[in-house]
Amino acid sequence: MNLRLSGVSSSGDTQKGGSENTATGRASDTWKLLIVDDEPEIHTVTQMALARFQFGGKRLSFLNAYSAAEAAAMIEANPDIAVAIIDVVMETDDAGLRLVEQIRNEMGNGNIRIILRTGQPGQAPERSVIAEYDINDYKEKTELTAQKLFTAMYAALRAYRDIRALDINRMGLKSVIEASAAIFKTRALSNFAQGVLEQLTSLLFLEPEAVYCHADGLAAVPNDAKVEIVAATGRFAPFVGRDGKNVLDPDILEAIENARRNRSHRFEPGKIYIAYFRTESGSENILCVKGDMQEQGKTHELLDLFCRNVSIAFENLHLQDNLLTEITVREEAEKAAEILARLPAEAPNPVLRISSDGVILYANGRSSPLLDVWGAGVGQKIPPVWRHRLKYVFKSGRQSEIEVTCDDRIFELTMAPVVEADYVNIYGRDITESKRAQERVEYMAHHDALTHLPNRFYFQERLPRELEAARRSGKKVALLQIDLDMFKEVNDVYGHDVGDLLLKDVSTRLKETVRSCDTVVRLGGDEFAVIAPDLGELDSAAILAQRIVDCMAAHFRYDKTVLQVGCSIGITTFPDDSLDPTELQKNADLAMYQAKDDGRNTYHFYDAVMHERILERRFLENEIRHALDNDKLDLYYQPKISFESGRIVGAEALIRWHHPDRGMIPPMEFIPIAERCGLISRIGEWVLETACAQAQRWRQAGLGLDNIAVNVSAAQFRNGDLGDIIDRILQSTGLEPEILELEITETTVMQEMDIIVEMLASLKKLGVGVAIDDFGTGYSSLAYLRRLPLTKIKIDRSFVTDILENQDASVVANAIISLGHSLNLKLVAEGIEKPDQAAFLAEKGCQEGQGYLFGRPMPSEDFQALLAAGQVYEKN
Ligand SMILES: Nc1nc2c(ncn2[C@@H]2O[C@@H]3COP(=O)(O)O[C@H]4[C@@H](O)[C@H](n5cnc6c(=O)[nH]c(N)nc65)O[C@@H]4COP(=O)(O)O[C@H]3[C@H]2O)c(=O)[nH]1
Repeated sequence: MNLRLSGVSSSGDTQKGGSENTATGRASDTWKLLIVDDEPEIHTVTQMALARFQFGGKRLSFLNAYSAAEAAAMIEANPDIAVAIIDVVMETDDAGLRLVEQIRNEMGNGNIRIILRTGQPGQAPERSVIAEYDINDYKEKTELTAQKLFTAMYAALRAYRDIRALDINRMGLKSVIEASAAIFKTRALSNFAQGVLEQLTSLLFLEPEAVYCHADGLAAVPNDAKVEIVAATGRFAPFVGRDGKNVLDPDILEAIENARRNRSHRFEPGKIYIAYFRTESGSENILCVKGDMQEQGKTHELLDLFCRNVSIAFENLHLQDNLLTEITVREEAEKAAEILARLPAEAPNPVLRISSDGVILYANGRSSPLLDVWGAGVGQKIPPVWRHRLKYVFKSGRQSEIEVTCDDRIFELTMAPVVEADYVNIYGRDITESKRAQERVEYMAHHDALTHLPNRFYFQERLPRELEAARRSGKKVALLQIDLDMFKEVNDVYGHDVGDLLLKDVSTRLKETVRSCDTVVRLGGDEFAVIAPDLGELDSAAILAQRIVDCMAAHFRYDKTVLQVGCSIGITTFPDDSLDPTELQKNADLAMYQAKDDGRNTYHFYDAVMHERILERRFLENEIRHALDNDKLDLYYQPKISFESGRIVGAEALIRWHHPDRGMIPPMEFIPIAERCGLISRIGEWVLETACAQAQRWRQAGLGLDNIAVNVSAAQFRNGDLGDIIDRILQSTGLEPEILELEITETTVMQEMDIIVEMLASLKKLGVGVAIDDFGTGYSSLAYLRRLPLTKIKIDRSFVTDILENQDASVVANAIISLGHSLNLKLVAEGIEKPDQAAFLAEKGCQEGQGYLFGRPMPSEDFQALLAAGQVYEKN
């Protein structure tokens, strides 16, 4: 017979090898039997013999494999095969035995029961092999009678069932052990119940698919309450924790609902068993097991017991959980209350409670400074002024802050009224450090770091306040702006350290000199200001200013250094000069400027005329600067003639400024302004350079100019670099030094005697000539002339003009000429307009003359023409 089965069923239907034949239901309804044999007839015979076989209410389902390899794959795919009947001789003589070895050792399947079959007795395995590989039975093919197969199958399946039961028990016990570790946790109870369920179903030979559910029977609509799956086995296991209504089979759900409705166990014959238990608290507990339990009264009892016990355990656990939670919450609350109660006592700051009528109800340890201030303790009343303040806070119902100084500490108190409890809580904060830091920052922002006097920022805040106060009181305020006269020089000569000391001492003197109500500020550099409020008459401001001038005039001594600085003060008054603080500051500045013009070391009141003049001067300063920058200045030349020859022997260079709008601006008007604003050095350098270059050009042109005179201001001497400048110019122009003559006024010499003596000496070394201009106007002792390295004296125009009409003038002119002769200095007379004047001077021994008579100052081209003409002035 060459029939090969392709499958098997419990009723004998066959299925293709490698898969299971389940014609009547799922695998769990049958015992799986694997037939392994290379002879297809054996498969057919075996299946026919066992077609009606049943064990434990279940029939067989057949799987067919025709080689050892095929069988191995099938066992791998179906771990729940209960029995395998294996032919020993297949691909090889011992293929069956190798398969057994593979099943047990490689696959680790110890559950499957094995019945070996062989064609001949000689192929039987040895006893040791039967024992080692746990082979259930060994039959020769001739023994394959239905009777013998039945017996072998019964024995094999019983063994398989026991082994499986043990297996499941093992798993159940494992769950029990795991669960016991955490039995007091709801999830652990679920595990525990699951373990018990698995054991129960296994021990009672029920299907391993059971569900234990829990529902809240007291829910508003009990039937709508969740039916929570607490424990489940088999295919329901993944549903633990979920609502059974959503995941269970409809037939199971229906059975559960029936049980709940009737509040009793339900038994659906042959199908489902429901154990129902309702606890006293109303929770419903349902155990649902599938399987045929018609005959098993004991089983029902066990399941009921399980349901009841787990329900009670479950409920107890919940109660315990609740209790534990309650206890924990209470303990936590008590702990928190205790901590809270200690909080104010342990707080690092004052905490107090005061009743609305001012009695101290509570005060922590840190409150003692406050209690000291109040002179009261707990149970006593705070002072009336504080009671009043507290009452106000209480009435407002709003939190309020107040600062209190207790000894040397500053507290910020937050007063928080609790109106319903009739008291006010006070929370203090020691803000001493932050307050001091804040004060320090404020102080630094408003004070000068060197002198510690208030600074300009402070001044700008303070002045408007003083003015406002004066406006209300109807008094005057004087604003004095003070500028040190020689501060720059002190700094330059003695260095900044001495400069700093001087500023500090000036500050001290100022503070000592003013009234206590006056404010002294340092505006910056060597500028100070005094705000003097409450002034009666302007005299008071003048008196104050004079006191300051006097105190500054006194010497400052630093070791061996003695300094005399002096100051210039500008004064303006509110409300006379202005009501506006900014304008007053400008006024004081202008007045101070004027005081400096007045010769320094004095004070000057602001007035409107002065204001105009200063504005004009500032305008001109800008214009001069512009003219210089844009090459708009010009040099004119006025001839000097020799009385001896009547020829032009020299020229005086005189600056000219043609202003585009104002026309010609005389040097006497703009030179002093240029001197004040510091532009004179640049102008002087330009004049020197232009004049020397021009003179050299004329000389190189053979025009015979022996002398070019240039006016030099005191400021140019003061700068100290005049010698270098002249040297450079002579070098660059190539003019011989002897040709250049510097003219210095007598007044300049008198002002800067020491500097000029020194400077002239070095200039003389260069070979440059020096003439003293406007001689005779200074009324100074003629003796100083001896000290000066002069080359020429210029007789001032005022004497020349009157020389014929005024006896005094001719006497002075005569005296100057004799002095010049005795000092061996050349003499030149300026301002000669008339021939008689020239004749007189020439006759008295004056060598040279200059004046309109010989030529006015003129542009270079005109002068050049004059020179070229070689004009000779005839003597009378
Ligand atoms: N009435 C009359 N006046 C005569 C006669 N002869 C000359 N003058 C004028 O007398 C002034 C002579 O110059 P100074 O005494 O040096 O006096 C000069 C000098 O001190 C100063 N100055 C002129 N140019 C410069 C310069 O480049 N640098 C400096 N530092 N000062 C200058 O300006 C002053 C005035 O200069 P200027 O207006 O050019 O006036 C010149 C000139 O025009 C005359 O016969 N009659």
